[in-house]
Amino acid sequence: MSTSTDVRLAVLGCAGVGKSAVVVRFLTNRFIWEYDPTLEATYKHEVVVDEETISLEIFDTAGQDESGSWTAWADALLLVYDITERASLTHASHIKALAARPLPVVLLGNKIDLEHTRQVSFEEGEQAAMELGAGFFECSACTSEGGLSEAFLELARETRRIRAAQSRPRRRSSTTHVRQAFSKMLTKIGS
Ligand SMILES: Nc1nc2c(ncn2[C@@H]2O[C@H](COP(=O)(O)OP(=O)(O)OP(=O)(O)O)[C@@H](O)[C@H]2O)c(=O)[nH]1
Repeated sequence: MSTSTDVRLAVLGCAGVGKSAVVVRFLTNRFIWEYDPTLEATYKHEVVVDEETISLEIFDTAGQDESGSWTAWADALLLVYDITERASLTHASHIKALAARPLPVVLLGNKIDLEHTRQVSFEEGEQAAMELGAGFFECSACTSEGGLSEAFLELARETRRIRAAQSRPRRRSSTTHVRQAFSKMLTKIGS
């Protein structure tokens, strides 16, 4: 198993969509019906992705952060909306626009246990994610159905992939090779 990587993950979305519930379910596999309206909180958690240990730092935001201040901190964004509140999907898309630089993003539709009051279909969520260039999952923090953990793991995996691509040495262009071959030839002729 290779060395650990740190990934900072910000969990965003409007108030009441279940950000804290999603984070707590991921960290402890539990669901608690009532949380204090979130004061911002940060958690650490280790996961193993493709045989590499990744140390996640998870920032559960207060749901009112319109400033985009988390962009300087975060490596990846988990945008949560509530499938029973159409406006929360619009809000999630709006948050993405606040990011000052490109970051891996996953859109997560929560509360699928409330199917009878669903306002946003799976297909609409998927379409919104495509427009955002984001991964997409639905879940219930309450019943643990759906791709809750996968959403976190996908962000860890994608961040690791981007880092690996950035640290890979760039290949020299073929023009550089040709130029070097010519200059070698000229040096030989000249000597
Ligand atoms: N039925 C159902 N209720 C949920 C689910 N997830 C969260 N809730 C409820 O939704 C409410 C809001 O959940 P929170 O986790 O506090 O939401 P939040 O997005 O962190 O809210 P803020 O802290 O105000 O930003 C609570 O009453 C939760 O019990 C879910 O998957 N299903």
